[in-house]
Amino acid sequence: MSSRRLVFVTGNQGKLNEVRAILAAGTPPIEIESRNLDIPELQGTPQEVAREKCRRAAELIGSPCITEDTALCFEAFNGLPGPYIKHFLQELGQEGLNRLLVGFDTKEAWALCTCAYSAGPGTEPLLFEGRTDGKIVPPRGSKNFGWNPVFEAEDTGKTYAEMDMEEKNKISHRFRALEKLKAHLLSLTM
Ligand SMILES: O=c1[nH]c(=O)c2ncn([C@@H]3O[C@H](COP(=O)(O)OP(=O)(O)OP(=O)(O)O)[C@@H](O)[C@H]3O)c2[nH]1
Ligand SMILES: [Mg+2]
Repeated sequence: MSSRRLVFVTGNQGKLNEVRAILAAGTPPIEIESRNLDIPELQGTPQEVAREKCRRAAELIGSPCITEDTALCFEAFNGLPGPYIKHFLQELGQEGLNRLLVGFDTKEAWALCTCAYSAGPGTEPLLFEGRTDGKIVPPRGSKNFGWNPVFEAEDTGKTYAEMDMEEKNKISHRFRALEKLKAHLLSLTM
């Protein structure tokens, strides 16, 4: 890693706040410079969506960058809505996500962060995945970020929205993906 700075291309302030906090808290700290671009997203698996988003982002800004794609996957739906959760949430809301699962025995779900790193335009992005298991519940906690209030993380008894950012950042899908990214970046400097 040539410097301890990374460009994160995202249109999502909630993600930016968390990625910044997680990478600033690590050793060595990594500083995030953000580019607010909403990259059009291809359809496909979480990996395909993430890889293509990062490829396009690097081409648009003309330099190395990271992007991340977040999927919320329902066990009852074999992993869907997955990378399409943004549209499901926009159209149905948090209560609607609960209603989708009425009639299904399992409310189990997992949050999946696929962080992608591009070394620059024309290079193949590398993917780093982090997963946190849990279940979909009626909304609890503060309503300031996405589907946080309806995702109860396994073994915590709390929704993401009932945790402060520090607590969430210790167990979140995003933290787990960024740990792998960090290990990769550090290995490049050795
Ligand atoms: O409660 C939440 N806790 C999280 O930890 C979290 N991370 C993402 N999201 C939401 O899930 C969808 C992902 O879509 P997404 O990955 O395409 O993001 P995006 O389009 O908003 O930004 P980006 O693609 O420009 O980076 C969007 O609705 C995000 O708001 C979260 N909600
Ligand atoms: Mg997006």
